[in-house]
Amino acid sequence: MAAMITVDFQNSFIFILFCLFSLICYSLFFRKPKDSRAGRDLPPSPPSFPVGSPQSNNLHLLLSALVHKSFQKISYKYGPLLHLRVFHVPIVLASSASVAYEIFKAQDVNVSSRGHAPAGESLLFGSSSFFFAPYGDYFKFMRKLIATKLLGPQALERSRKIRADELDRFYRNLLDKAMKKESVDIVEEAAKLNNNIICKMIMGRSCSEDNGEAERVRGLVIESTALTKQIFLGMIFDKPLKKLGISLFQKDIKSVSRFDELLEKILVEHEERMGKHYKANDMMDLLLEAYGDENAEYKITRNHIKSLFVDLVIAGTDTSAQTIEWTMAELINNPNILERLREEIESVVGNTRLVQETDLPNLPYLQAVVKEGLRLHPPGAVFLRTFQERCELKGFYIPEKTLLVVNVYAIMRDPKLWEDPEEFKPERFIASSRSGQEDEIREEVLKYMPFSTGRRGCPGSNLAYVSVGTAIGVMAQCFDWRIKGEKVNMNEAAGTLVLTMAQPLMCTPGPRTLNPLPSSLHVPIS
Ligand code: HEM
Repeated sequence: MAAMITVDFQNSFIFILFCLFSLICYSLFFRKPKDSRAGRDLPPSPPSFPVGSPQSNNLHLLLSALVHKSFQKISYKYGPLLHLRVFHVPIVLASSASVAYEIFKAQDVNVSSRGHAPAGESLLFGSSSFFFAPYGDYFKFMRKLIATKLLGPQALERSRKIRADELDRFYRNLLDKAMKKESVDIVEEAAKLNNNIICKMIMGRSCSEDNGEAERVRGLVIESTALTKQIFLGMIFDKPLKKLGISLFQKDIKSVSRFDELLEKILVEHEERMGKHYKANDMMDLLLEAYGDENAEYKITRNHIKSLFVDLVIAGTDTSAQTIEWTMAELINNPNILERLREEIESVVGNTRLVQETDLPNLPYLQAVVKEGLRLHPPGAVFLRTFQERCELKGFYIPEKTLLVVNVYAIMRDPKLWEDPEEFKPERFIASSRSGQEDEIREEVLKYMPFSTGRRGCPGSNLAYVSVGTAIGVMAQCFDWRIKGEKVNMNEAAGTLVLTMAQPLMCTPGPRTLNPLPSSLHVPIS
């Protein structure tokens, strides 16, 4: 008997718990958010699940393997400005240049926050993160510092030698593989190149392979990048899940908090050097100067410095590496384009030295190849922001705290704006072949935005263009590339936020007979 009562009690207890849990879920996920739209319409919505219910749910779109493609499909079918709802979260999906233009023309400040940092106090995606900083004093201070001192034109000129040395190292490594007839994992080599460049620009020359710091950072970046899909979901569901006591990735974040230990060591080393009449020459020095400046417009903390380091390495490494991989894949699949590129390089640079940054303005076809690679394969296929305040967009009402998803991938393949949008045609970016009127249509200026736009657009675009441009230039100039099979498989990997190839590009370099560039022939790169 006693046993039976216990069982009954347990059952009712479970039942009550179940009811409570359902109630909480209902209020968190299914409660209709308050809005005061006073008769104004939300943008149109595609059919949702459960069909026709007031709590319509487009969750399946977010959970699909290729989110940008699912979004692209529904925008073709239902229009370029859509209102979606995932549980209680309202989302506006923008999929055309003209909608993006309307948003960034009138609402740039309003959409200049990404929403709540999903990872508490962690250096990675936590409250000190620049990437997640709301549009406010800290963001403005740091953004100015980045645009002027860290990644601005003068800073890039000062750090040119770092990139030239790394490009040379990249070339020699490929030459070594070519001599041994070994195959190369392009994205891995490209990621090493970009990781070394960014680490050295931030930490200075002391960050060498000898003490293994760049390697350690690379390992941490790989672990962190694996979390990006969770961040995407975290940005949307973080608050309600936290209320339910569920953390999407707290454990993983802890495991990458080893960044903190490494960065503290590097900070202390820089501080010690600064005492001895040291002149600031890398980003860490400049950030420490701002940290120590009593009169600075904003008082940054050590955590801000460390978080910015993490943001820059994560934002700059894989994006550039994936661009190099996708663009090389397109060149291998389009031998005529590769040939035309080589002709340009040969006529401008010759075959006795490597392509270098200062050649880029004289290599318009190389620039067009990189731009076209980014158009078809933007590493950030979609980007997310939040409407801080309610507003009107194209005559529709947008409630405050609506999440904005801009589908850059769909915009840059829009058949209304791009001829043969699925084809790799760098010529489209050569000025003389354009009608000359396209860019005059203001609503179309945002048809090309691999680096996003507005106040939160990418501050690393100039660095990315030179790093990617010179890497592609050297790979085309110095090697023939052999793959297994006829064509590179251009499928996209599922479940990643940075657009990634489903099968990494593996190919074997062969030194080009016309211009083998033995290292003795190198003209020193200044
Ligand atoms: C091909 C390479 C790259 C691509 C395609 C790319 C793309 C983007 C995009 C689309 C955004 C903005 C997302 C939004 O609007 O919400 C962004 C932001 C950002 N990127 Fe890049 N990026 C690249 C390389 C770099 C590099 C090399 C760095 C620096 C080392 C960098 C640093 C950043 C930072 C710090 C942000 C955040 C800006 C802010 O919140 O104000 N990126 N990037």
